[in-house]
Amino acid sequence: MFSLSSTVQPQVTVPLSHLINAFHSPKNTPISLSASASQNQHRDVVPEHESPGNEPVLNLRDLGLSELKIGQIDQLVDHLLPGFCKGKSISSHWHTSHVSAQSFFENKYGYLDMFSTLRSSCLYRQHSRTLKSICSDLQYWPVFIQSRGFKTLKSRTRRLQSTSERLAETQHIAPSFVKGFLLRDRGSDVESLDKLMKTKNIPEAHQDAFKTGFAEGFLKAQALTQKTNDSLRRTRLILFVLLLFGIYGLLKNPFLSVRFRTTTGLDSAVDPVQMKNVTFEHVKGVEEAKQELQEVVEFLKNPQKFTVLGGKLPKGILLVGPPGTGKTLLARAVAGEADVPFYYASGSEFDEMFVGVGASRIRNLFREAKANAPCVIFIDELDSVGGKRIESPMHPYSRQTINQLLAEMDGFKPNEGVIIIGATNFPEALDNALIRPGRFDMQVTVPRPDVKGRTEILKWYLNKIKFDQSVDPEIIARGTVGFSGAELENLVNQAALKAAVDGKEMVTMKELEFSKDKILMGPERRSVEIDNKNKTITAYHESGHAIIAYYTKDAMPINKATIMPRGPTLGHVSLLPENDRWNETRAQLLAQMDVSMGGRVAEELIFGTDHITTGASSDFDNATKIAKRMVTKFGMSEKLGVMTYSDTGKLSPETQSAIEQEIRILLRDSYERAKHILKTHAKEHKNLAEALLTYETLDAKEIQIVLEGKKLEVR
Ligand SMILES: Nc1ncnc2c1ncn2[C@@H]1O[C@H](COP(=O)(O)OP(=O)(O)OP(=O)(O)O)[C@@H](O)[C@H]1O
Ligand SMILES: [Zn+2]
Repeated sequence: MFSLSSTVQPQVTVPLSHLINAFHSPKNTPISLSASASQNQHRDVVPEHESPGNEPVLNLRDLGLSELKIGQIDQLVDHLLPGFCKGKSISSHWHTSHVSAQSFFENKYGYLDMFSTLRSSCLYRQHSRTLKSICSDLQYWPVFIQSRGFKTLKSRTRRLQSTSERLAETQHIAPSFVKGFLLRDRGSDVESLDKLMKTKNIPEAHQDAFKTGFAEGFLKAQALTQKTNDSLRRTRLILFVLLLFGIYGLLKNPFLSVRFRTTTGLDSAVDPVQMKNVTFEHVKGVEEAKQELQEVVEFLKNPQKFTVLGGKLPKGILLVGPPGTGKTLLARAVAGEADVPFYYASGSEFDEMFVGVGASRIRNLFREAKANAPCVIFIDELDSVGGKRIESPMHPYSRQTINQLLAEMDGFKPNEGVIIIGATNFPEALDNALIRPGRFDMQVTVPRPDVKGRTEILKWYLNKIKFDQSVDPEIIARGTVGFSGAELENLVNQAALKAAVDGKEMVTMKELEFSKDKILMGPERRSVEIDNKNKTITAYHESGHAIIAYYTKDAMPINKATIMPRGPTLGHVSLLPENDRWNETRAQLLAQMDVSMGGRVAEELIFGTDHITTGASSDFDNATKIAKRMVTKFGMSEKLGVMTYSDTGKLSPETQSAIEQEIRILLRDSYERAKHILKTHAKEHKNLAEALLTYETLDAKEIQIVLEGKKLEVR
């Protein structure tokens, strides 16, 4: 509340709001004091449009302030708001300003908007909260909200409209819920307070106190809200900091930074594993590889011995061989023999979708290994990380990981006690920089085991199960040419499962044969109901293969023929070389092609060309592959000579057609040879087909009996 004493008027006490109101009423509308102004009645400031005449309206004249000169207004403001910035002249609204003022209001009326005055006054700084809340309240008062309008030559002058006037405009057109929505701010509070006082019949004398109490309550509520906002802000800040720490922790988490499988198969950070329980004793059938790695074991056991002599051991050893031949096992055995930590990493695990993860994992791996030297680092599937570097804009970062690997390998001295063993099935896919001297410069081949190696591996795994004395590992080994160590382990395991399913005490040859067939020809599909017609076609088709194999000199011996659906096929003839074939002759390759043609030729001869079936598609694929390798890789074409053609797609059209021509000739000749054999042995062909229809599966001995015209014993 402010008391104003002036020469023209007795002392008048006016609420600040009225005073501010008076300063601000844009049209400086006349404000008439009610008779009892000195009773200091509270006047509700209601929007003018809603108070025709019966509401007190104040203006400077009634406050006896209209005669005030500019200087006196200054004094008044000084008095009201000590510390209000000096030197700021409040010009009269007639003062034409050529320089735009700070605010739209001042521009328009030539004097400061009271709120900015209040805000810039020391009073505001001392009681900023109270004044801020009064200002923020007042700002909601209809009279102080200015709408921005611009006068243009053409358009009608858009009068400044307070919200209340705009409200009046919308009142007639807007439905009541919109009005209620628009009134949701101060105005409705004031009305409800008035109503409250009327309904509660609060006596005049106490109304002020009531209002003060209300205002205090409101301010307290505001303070509380402020406090809540502050604590909310603090909580959000704390959460944000925690989130940052969480993200940082995750990135630092070893699970994300370096994750390699240990022998227990659990994902973990780069935890070395002691391989005490794996030695060269556990690796069978690869004696040469074991010998080559023996010296590495010596080095790891006693690196000094090598440094004294000055010799340099290879930093990197590359194990090359088909899948399942024991490369990983060998690496573990090296670490186990030397009793040093073993770090397992799979090349495919290095790279993730995030750029740079692969390189950082390699850095972590080598850092850990160097800290635990002497040790073995094993990188499986090396080709997936050390593959030929492709320069392509699509993969600008594909080289990062391999470059990091190269850098790490160059980063430590040969006799530092860290041996890196890499394994790959595709050595030709490796980047040359990886296999140059000083990196993976020692290559150890781990081939498929020969019949002797297979026998050893079979014995090793048979000793882990109960088997019948009648089991002869040698026979099984002979019948599993080309099997890898992993396949042989699987064969013994499948036989043990079969014996368990059949409720047997131990594994016999029958179970071993069964699991061998399963691996060779696919699992039996007994449930498949084949109608007789299809069975007959299959019987003659498979007999065709068997007859060609039987009567072609360089063909592989037959192992088994069956018309039991297995895997994706309705029937199958499995052949097994009498021993391991390290090289194949032209005659052997041609014989394989002829055997493949036997199925289709049999269908054509027996059922006619209109009834040949699709069943021969995989046979033709096989024959075509052999013919293509003969022409493009093995130099077995008279016309094209010994030149090899690795990527036929990049050849000239003439060369390509010449290659196709040669392949076509080989296949045609093979077809004719097969036809000739089946025509010659039509009787045997028929007997064998009927035997298959009767017995479903015949082994090599039984096939021989049938083709010799003898009677099979009833099973
Ligand atoms: N020569 C072997 N002697 C004994 N067991 C073997 C031999 N080769 C393979 N195995 C068995 O097969 C399993 C798989 O072999 P391993 O993983 O070492 O082969 P790999 O060559 O590393 O295969 P890949 O190239 O697919 O990684 C071994 O755990 C082991 O049980
Ligand atoms: Zn076939």
